[in-house]
Amino acid sequence: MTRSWWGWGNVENAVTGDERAALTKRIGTLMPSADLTVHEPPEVSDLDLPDPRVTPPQALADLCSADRTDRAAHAHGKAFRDVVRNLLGEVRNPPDLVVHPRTEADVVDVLDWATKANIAVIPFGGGSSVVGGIEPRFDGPAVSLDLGKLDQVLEIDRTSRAARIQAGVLGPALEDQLREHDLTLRHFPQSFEFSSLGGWLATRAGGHFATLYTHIDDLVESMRVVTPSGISESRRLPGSGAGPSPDRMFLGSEGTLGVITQAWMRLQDRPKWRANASVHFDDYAAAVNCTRAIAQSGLYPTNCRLLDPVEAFINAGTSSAGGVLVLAFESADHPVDAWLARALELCRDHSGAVQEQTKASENWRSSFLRMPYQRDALATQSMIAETFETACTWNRFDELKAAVTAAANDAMRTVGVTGVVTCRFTHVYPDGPAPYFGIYAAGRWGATLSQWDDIKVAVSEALANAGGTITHHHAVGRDHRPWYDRQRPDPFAAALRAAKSALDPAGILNPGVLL
Ligand SMILES: Cc1cc2nc3c(=O)[nH]c(=O)nc-3n(C[C@H](O)[C@H](O)[C@H](O)COP(=O)(O)OP(=O)(O)OC[C@H]3O[C@@H](n4cnc5c(N)ncnc54)[C@H](O)[C@@H]3O)c2cc1C
Repeated sequence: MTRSWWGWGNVENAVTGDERAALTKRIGTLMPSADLTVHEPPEVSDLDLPDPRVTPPQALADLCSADRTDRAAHAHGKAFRDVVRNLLGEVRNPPDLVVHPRTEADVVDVLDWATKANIAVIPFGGGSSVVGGIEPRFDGPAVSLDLGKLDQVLEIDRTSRAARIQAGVLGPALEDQLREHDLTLRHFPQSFEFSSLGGWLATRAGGHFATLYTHIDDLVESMRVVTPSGISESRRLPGSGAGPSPDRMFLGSEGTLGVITQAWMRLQDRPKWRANASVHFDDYAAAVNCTRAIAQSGLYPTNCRLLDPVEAFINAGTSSAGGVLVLAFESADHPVDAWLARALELCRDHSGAVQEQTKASENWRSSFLRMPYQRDALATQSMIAETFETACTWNRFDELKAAVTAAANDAMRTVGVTGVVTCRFTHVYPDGPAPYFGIYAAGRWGATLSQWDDIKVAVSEALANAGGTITHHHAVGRDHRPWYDRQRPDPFAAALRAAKSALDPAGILNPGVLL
């Protein structure tokens, strides 16, 4: 398999042939005026990349690559705006070098060199950031520190059900190593295949399960982090009340405070029992109330994904006036039919129609995995296809959804595109949902980047004003800074700045992110 330098995943898995034709037909039906001409990506040899401005010391030369494809592939993350810039050949500020450390000692040496030479270092796991988190969006030299060679499960503690794992391992290689022990981390973000443990920890990633243990925050027992001021390693503990948590400081630090090299992670037994169903609603408000009732019931489904009617139509191929709730339960220990039965009782109480023979759940799963590839195919056809996400308390949700949808529709009108807004819940908590919005609009080739940027500003303002967070699990990066800066309390911002100057006095680590 060959990793795509410009888009999601492997070149061999890109959308082509019948799948491309079917996608084009579906979009053409929804948006008859769309110009869906395919624009092929440029070759790396066609890109006008600036020459590297730095030369590594002899001792690190072996780890460093100035290869054009390597630099281009580390220049942007994998958001729609990254993919579009790549398609347009706009790779203006790639890292000067890509550094591939083989050991933690290499990481220490790279940080020492970069601190002395005043070179920015951007930690890079899988490069799946969708918030400009790995992009050298500043003047001055930068290296991308690709941790991909640190990819081993080093130790398993079967008794405590935990493992010491190197941070650069990508999802599939991690699960392969744990499967031999009949264990799993059970953390499955949509980007699972091409994102790393270190990236998950650094961005506080959310897995695709809807409740309980799905956030990486809850799965970490201790972390080892190389900072320019020394190595920080927390004690392995199942819980601790000893002051503020060192792990909590590094979780979500997005490469600004240190490089996570390994972590002890809490594991789970592999699930054996599963039950699922989907439920159709005629009325979206009833569907939301039902989802809230389930979230507050103590049943804790593994999947509890409410798709609004547009989302259900576009991504699950199902028509339903009030939306579809995809429900699932699983356990490694006991059958879960009783839990599903009780959840379905709640659905019926809220006028939901349970679909016994439905394919919505399966359709949803397969389209979930193909979505990033399809997003890229649409980007080559002048479509704007991007998502954004938030979380809010239940009492604010109706207003937030209405405000965001209105802002998106207004912004689409202003930038002159026709499109739709979709919404699903990725996670549900007893006190609120995490709504995940999608925008699909017919843009104009060459203009989709600025069109999307305008829409993104409008919806981010709406989210912030409606009391949501600027991100529930996609992180802050560079793109969410204006709203993050408004959202965080000032004394906290001051404390974060102080932590940064203590750990990274030269300010070389991922400048522009978070601070
Ligand atoms: C199609 C698609 C689907 C996605 N689905 C989800 C999802 O379901 N849930 C979710 O939470 N996110 C999702 N994301 C966002 C992204 O995958 C996550 O933010 C992920 O955690 C990033 O991991 P990564 O290894 O790719 O990190 P990178 O993109 O390489 O880096 C992300 C940030 O973490 C820092 N970083 C990376 N490794 C380290 C390290 N070892 N030490 C210190 N800092 C480090 C980087 O400097 C950067 O700031 C998705 C993205 C895409 C493109």
